[in-house]
Amino acid sequence: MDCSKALVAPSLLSCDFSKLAIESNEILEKGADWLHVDVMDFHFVPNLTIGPCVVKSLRPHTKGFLDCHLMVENPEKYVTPFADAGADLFNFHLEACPSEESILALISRVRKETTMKVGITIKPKTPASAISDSILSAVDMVLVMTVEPGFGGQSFMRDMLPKVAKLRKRRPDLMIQVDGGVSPETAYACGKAGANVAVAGSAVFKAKDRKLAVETIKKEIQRGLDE
Ligand SMILES: O=C(CO)[C@@H](O)[C@H](O)COP(=O)(O)O
Ligand SMILES: [Fe+2]
Repeated sequence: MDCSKALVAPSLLSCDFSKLAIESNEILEKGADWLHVDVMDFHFVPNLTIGPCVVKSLRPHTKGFLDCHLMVENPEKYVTPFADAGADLFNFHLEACPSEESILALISRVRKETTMKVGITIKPKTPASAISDSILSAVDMVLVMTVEPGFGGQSFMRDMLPKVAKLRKRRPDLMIQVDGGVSPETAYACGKAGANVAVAGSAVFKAKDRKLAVETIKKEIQRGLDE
């Protein structure tokens, strides 16, 4: 995974679920790199969305990289269901785990039992320092939330960017994703801080010109990365 290259992962949470496969492939044709799947269990966050059965039914209809963001309690219970469903990235929240040991054990298990990439996510109130060096060297990606998880369409929290910069300094070779309120206006600052993967839901799916929205977000992230 090349972290010097900007990627855009549209969040399917903002698409029309009745046309999930069509919307997914259309957005890939318009330049999206990954498909971001927001999994919420009504316990870790106050919302209920997509589960593994939806990922399983989408899988045969798209070649897109399914970036699964698990906002769930007990993420260890989801490893086999998501692997069997054909997820490409298993990204879980640090706050959903009781200890550093349990996080390292879960990462090892995903690697041993599945072919999925693995990521760790932190909520706005969690400092970058909560991700230990051992965790940081074990994952393929870190996601720094730029809104409180639970819903699309919220305002970008610019004060999360110093966390991105700290993580980028600690691991220059790591994929760093930002998620929440990312748009053509906020993407440059994300790239400048060191994030190379931008999740964008409403800024892409609610745009009049989705292709332009994807292209602009990608261009702005890349401009920030290259400076
Ligand atoms: O994980 C989440 C929300 O919890 C996100 O992936 C959002 O769905 C992004 O939506 P926008 O903020 O870009 O509209
Ligand atoms: Fe997300």
